[in-house]
Parts: sequence; C-alpha cells; structure tokens
Amino acid sequence: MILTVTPNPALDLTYRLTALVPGETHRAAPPAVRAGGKGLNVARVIAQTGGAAFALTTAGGAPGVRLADELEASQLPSELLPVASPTRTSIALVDESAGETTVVNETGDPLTDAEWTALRDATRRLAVPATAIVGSGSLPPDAPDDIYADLVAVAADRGVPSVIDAIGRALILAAAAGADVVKPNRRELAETTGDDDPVTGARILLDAGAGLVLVSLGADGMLAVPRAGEPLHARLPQPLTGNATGAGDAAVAAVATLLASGTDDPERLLRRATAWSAAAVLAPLAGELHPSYPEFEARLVTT
Ligand SMILES: O=P(O)(O)OC[C@@]1(O)O[C@H](CO)[C@@H](O)[C@@H]1O
Repeated sequence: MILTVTPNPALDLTYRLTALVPGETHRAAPPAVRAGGKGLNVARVIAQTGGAAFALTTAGGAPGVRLADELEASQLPSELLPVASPTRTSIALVDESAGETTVVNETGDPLTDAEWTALRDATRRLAVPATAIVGSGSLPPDAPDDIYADLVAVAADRGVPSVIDAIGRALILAAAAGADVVKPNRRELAETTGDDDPVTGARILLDAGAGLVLVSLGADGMLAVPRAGEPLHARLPQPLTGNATGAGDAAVAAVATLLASGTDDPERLLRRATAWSAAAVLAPLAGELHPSYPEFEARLVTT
C-alpha cells in the first residue's frame, strides 16, 4: 500500500454559492463535510483509482471527532493519532457563476513534542508494508522543519520512493534528504526558493537533492523539471472550470501510484499527474476525480 502522512489535517467544509461577492452576506445550503488535508485527499484518489492507500494523520477536539467519523464512513484505511489541540477547519467557497473556488485554511494549532514523536514512530511502523510514502500539506505552527525529511529517510531505509508536497524549509530539507519527487505549486515554489521563475526555482530544489520537481501551474497545466534533460510541460488544450481544490493532491496520487509500480519516467509521471489533476477540477469535492479520468491523458498537449 501507499502510505500518506498528513501532519496538519483539516475538517473540510465546502459551500456552494451561486456567486461570491466580497463584502456581502451569503446564504448557503449546509456544506459538504469531509475529512481533509492533502494526504487524506491523496489517499482517497489512490483508492478511487484502484490502488491501496493508507492515511496516517492526527485528530483532536470536536472537529477531530467529525473528521474521524467521516473518515470511517468513507472506509479509507487510516490511523488517527489523538492530539490535544482541535483539528483545524478549512473552508472552500465554490462560486458557481465564476467557476472559481476561494479557500480559507486555518493554520492549525501546534502539536506537542510527544505528539510529533508519536507521528514519527507511527510513520516508521506503517512504512514497513508501504510501496511508496507521501508527505503532504502545510505544517502547524512550531512544527519541526525536518518532519518531511525524516519521512524521506524512512522511505529510503525501506527502499521505497517518497513524494513530498510542502512549502518552505520543510520542503527544502525534504529535497536535501533526497525526495524522489517534490510537488509544490508555482506560488509555493516561488515562496520557498525566492525565485519567481518556476524552472529556476525547480533547479534550486534539484540542486538541493530532489529527484524530480513537478510544479503545478493551475489552468496552465504542469511542469516537470528532471535532474537530466529539458523541462517538460503538459496541459489540456483548453483550461477547465470547476473546483480546483485538491487538484494538486490528485497529481501527487498519480505520481505515487506510478512510482510505487516502478515507473519513474518524468514524461509519464507528468502526463498522469496533469491528467488526474484536471479530472479533479471537474469533481465537486477535493479528494476525488471525475469518473472520466482515464480519458484525460489522451487529450494532453506535451511540449
Ligand atoms: O494548509 P494546507 O495543508 O496547505 O491545505 C489544506 C487544504 O486546503 O488542502 C486540501 C486541498 O488540497 C484540503 O483538503 C485542505 O483543507
């Protein structure tokens, strides 16, 4: 199975609005409630596409109970480490007329040292049967910077690939630890490296030690910058509108699935990641693909 580790999960509330007007009051039907956080979405997509996934995360307080209940109902194999602070909430406002989604992510509360140790220990234990390990999502305040680097080291010890979707120093340290693939989006990459050009930014992460950098470019598709050879770009002939929340997680799910099956060709990784990411935009909630996802790869333009 592919192990996903989400140190900062979120109870995702998705509201659908006919139109989002800043400064106005909106009335909405009750939100869709999902156990979210990037690694949980990655695991859901792997499961939807026929793979075996296991999600490791934390849960605390009343939102943590709701997260646990929803996760159990979804039947996604998972382990939730109990933590003292309440799980954060993330709100997605889907503007149906504009075809855009606005997201408010709480930062989350710090974990204690003992809770971080428990997360590291559980990662080591659950890595034993894993065929790939994914570390995904922002970290709560005061998190140890090396948490994803540690995960990369665990994967390397087990001889399985690692994929990291993170930001800042945690991402740089994960690259330096030799992550097989790192997948920031364009803004996260610029924030992390201080370079606005995605190819130059990606090369900073490659120089640090990453095997391949995938950069999601939103409606403009995705870029793969390998250690050897030229950068590759893939996109659909025309952009899609929908709910882009979780599109990056679908890309990570695609990459982890291919790596776990022994495929590490950058172009294949890029094409599958771009296709699943696009199919996620057409699905109503983060953590799922539109059922026509197998058709997307054939429509891509790669340069
Ligand atoms: O704060 P992070 O971890 O960067 O993002 C959290 C989040 O917005 O990302 C997922 C979509 O990718 C949601 O399920 C989740 O709530």
